[in-house]
Amino acid sequence: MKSVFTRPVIGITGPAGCGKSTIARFLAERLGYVYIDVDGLGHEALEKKAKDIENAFGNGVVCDGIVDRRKLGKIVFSSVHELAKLESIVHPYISKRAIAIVSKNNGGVVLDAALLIKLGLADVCSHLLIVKAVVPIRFFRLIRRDGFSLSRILGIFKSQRNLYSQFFLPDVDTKYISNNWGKKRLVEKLDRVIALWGL
Ligand SMILES: CC(C)(COP(=O)(O)OP(=O)(O)OC[C@H]1O[C@@H](n2cnc3c(N)ncnc32)[C@H](O)[C@@H]1O)[C@@H](O)C(=O)NCCC(=O)NCCS
Ligand SMILES: Nc1ncnc2c1ncn2[C@@H]1O[C@H](COP(=O)(O)OP(=O)(O)OP(=O)(O)O)[C@@H](O)[C@H]1O
Repeated sequence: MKSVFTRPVIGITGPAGCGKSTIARFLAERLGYVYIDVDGLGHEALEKKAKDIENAFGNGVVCDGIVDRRKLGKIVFSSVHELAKLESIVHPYISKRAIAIVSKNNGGVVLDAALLIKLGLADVCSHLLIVKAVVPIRFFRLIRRDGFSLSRILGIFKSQRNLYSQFFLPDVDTKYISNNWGKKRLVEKLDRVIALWGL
């Protein structure tokens, strides 16, 4: 589907720790676009759907109406079945909210989402940047950023194994970028992508 918005909608996707948020924030600032943190919309969904989550996962993960993300993460990142259960509760909310923000701005946005394709958000993009970085680098970035345990990180990596299976969108101007080096080199690459896109 061709993007229906007047201004560009840039999607940034890739696995955990590859640098999506760093890249999406940079592009939004460089281009004067609105940055949309889809993980953040997921956290918002947990607040809105706390009751459904308590019903589905028991009251051990919800305290005073607040979902304990660490506890819930421990459950869902070690079981595909539990993750699918959580996604069926929160994904409709996340997709709807993201599309509402894109529509309100009539494009001119950068969507930052590991699950961009699974959430159906690639369909509203005019431009897509798929970010890659090797596993050890992603691993150390996540330890440094979040202090996650080894098993938590491996669980997240496992949950993201099929992020782009059978993915092809002919109307979306798609580019790939590897982010294995420092930030200076990253910025040079991103400026080249902006020029290639003509933005
Ligand atoms: C499991 C939850 C509670 C863990 O919260 P927590 O704050 O500890 O982690 P955070 O949200 O920062 O995510 C950690 C990493 O896991 C990735 N991740 C989050 N959800 C998923 C998922 N469903 N599948 C694969 N990876 C995921 C994130 O992109 C990030 O790299 C939370 O991630 C969640 O509610 N996920 C389901 C909603 C979702 O699919 N969000 C992703 C939108 S792109
Ligand atoms: N080129 C780079 N050089 C050095 N550090 C980097 C580089 N790119 C990203 N980082 C750092 O790595 C960490 C992870 O980056 P970022 O949060 O952008 O990844 P992400 O793909 O959005 O991760 P997640 O999906 O888990 O949210 C951050 O602390 C960020 O500052």
